[in-house]
Amino acid sequence: MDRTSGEKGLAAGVPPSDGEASTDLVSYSRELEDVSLRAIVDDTARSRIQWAAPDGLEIAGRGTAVRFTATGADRFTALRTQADTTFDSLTHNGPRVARPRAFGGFAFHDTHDPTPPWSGFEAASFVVPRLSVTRSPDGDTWLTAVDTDPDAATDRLAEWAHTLAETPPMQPVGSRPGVASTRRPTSPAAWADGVTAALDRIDGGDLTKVVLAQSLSVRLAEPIEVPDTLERLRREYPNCYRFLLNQEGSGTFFGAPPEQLVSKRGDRVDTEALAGSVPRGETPEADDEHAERMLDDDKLRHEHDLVVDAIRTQLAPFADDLTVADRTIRRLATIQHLHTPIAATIDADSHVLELVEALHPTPAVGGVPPDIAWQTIRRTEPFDRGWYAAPIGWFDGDGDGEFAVGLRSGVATDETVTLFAGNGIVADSDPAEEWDEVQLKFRPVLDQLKR
Ligand SMILES: C=C(O[C@@H]1C=C(C(=O)O)C=C[C@H]1O)C(=O)O
Repeated sequence: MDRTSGEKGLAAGVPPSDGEASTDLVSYSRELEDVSLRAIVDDTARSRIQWAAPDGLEIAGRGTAVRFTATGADRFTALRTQADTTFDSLTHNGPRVARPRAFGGFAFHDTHDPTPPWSGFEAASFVVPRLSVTRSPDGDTWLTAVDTDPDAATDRLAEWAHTLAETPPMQPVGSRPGVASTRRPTSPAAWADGVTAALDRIDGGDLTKVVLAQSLSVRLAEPIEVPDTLERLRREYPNCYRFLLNQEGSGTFFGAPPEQLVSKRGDRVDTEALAGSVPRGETPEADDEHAERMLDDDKLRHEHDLVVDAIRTQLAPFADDLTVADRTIRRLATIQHLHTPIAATIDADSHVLELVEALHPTPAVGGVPPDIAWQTIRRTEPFDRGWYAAPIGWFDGDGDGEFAVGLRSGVATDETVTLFAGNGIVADSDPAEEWDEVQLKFRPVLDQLKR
């Protein structure tokens, strides 16, 4: 079987001009027994996506039925205009859970000009895969094919149903590639200088909070299998998102973010503030001590509340009945955070991309006020954030969707993985403590690279 068959064409995210063949898409789904999603994202795919959310929804896709890209300050609206045109003329034959979705993300900065390791990652880029497997939170598994040619979609469904039935359902976890060497664009001294300059600005009164990040470039001893790495991350971080995004000619951006940016389902909106970090303890008592300290620490509470307040303000023009739950502790394998769930209702006709635009970046990854924080980030960080800390997720033809914040992540290119991690700086932050917390945030991906 030619597994790449039907992955060559690309329907443009714009309406066809007169005289051209129709680019209307059709989608067919078929239910499967439980299968491994791994074969879908093997390296014979020209482009691949993987998405898993803490609620249990899991999707793997390959090939490109249609791609939407946009750049500049109006990238959210431009992208939506393209997607609306495509989804309006798409017919889906199958259950709602297996409907076509567009997967992708945005660069952190809207003026993003992709340079390595971010080559191929535009300021906004989404694909509707030609073939995908969806595992619903209820445990049903569906295969979906999307194409401009109904016969090609039907044939692809039959071919892949057969291939997947013959593939063992266990997901392989592979082995860690090993680290040959590492490189840090930010030295401890440069970090201390950057944090001190930010603290001066905070003292001066024009900045309240800024999240400063570092990158860590890891040259691998062996090639990496990103889908296997994600499978190992599932075991270590079961309550986090997991994603993989790769286009023909680009690296593979992947990670296990703990933070939801926003989800919209009909008129229901969910988001959260996740900011303020302490380590895990060696014993349950030490763990609790760290958590208690975080709950009582004025600086960390202030840092966290700035995020809650900003989300409230940024959602207010769209949402009604906004409810902010009690602040709790979110415990992950290597770190703990202050966490506040936030929910609201919204006009069901609005689009999740409007919410993404309104919320990105929250002060959990940007700062307060946003414009001075962006300027400080640009001046201080000696690397391109690319898609790190930016919205990563999916949306559908109804404007529903879910986005995580692209944290605890890295971009794999050839034999290198470039990792990113940051921490919130407010008055009274200590450069050495902030350095240590950033190192904790490299660990989810870094631990999966080291032998
Ligand atoms: C910026 C990162 O994490 C964010 C910043 C946090 C903080 O400043 O305490 C905590 C969680 C995230 O919202 C990262 O993981 O790189």
